[in-house]
Amino acid sequence: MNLKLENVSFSFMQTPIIQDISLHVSAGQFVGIIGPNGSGKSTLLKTIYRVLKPNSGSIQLADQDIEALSSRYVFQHMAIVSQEATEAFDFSVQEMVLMGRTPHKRLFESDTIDDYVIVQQALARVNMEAFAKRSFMSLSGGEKQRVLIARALAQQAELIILDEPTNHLDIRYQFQLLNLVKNLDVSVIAALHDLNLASIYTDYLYVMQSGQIVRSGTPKEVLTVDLLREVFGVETEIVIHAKTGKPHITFISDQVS
Ligand SMILES: Nc1ncnc2c1ncn2[C@@H]1O[C@H](COP(=O)(O)OP(=O)(O)OP(=O)(O)O)[C@@H](O)[C@H]1O
Repeated sequence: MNLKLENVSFSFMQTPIIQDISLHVSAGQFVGIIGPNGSGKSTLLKTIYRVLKPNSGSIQLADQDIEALSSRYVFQHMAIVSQEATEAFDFSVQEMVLMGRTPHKRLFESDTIDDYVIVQQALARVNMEAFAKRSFMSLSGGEKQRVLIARALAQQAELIILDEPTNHLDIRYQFQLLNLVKNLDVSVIAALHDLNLASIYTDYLYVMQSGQIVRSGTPKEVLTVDLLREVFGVETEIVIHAKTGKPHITFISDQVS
């Protein structure tokens, strides 16, 4: 499912937070958003999943203006994985994942056996089956993140929005999660902090700085020593990895002698 943003800007109390953002995610593509803290990545994603309304510009989902679409339609097609968006009420893990089925149901329609099977399969794919009856609030950060992925899987959406999805995950689950999402053959837009993971998993990258997109391209085109110095203020050595064929970044700390 394709997603297209044209000249999207959002300001908070006259202060521009993101400005003139244009980007495109085509069907099946994994697009990454990278940039320093506070550069506007989450704000950009929130305009896409309609928590924030842009002041100007347009957002199209499957070639239709997203503002004109019903929430039900949007969430049948778009799933969000963001720890910020977790509910304030305490639900069981199973209930959290069942929420992924809501956009596919009519008002007051009860859960079917099929829904429970889909939920169980989604929990199994993130190794969280044994936690089905546990309270979501009692889980560790990484376990919560995996449940949120299971919810997105149960939603069976064609576009998945990931806001720092590997936050809280140990290295094994970082790879597991990104492999899982990559192999779903859906469109993905993800804000990522780990630049080596972004390099391995994304097809295309947008780099944000101070609320604007300052560079875009394939990981090979974007992840250069000069760009990482300019945007992140870090020194690096970058080689094309023999096995992955992708840029591999080594960070050089000037604090280490
Ligand atoms: N409601 C708000 N009121 C005021 N400023 C805000 C608000 N929401 C976001 N901002 C500011 O907008 C800027 C962009 O924030 P955002 O969370 O989008 O950045 P980010 O790139 O996702 O950062 P991080 O990598 O730290 O998660 C920040 O300077 C933030 O303080």
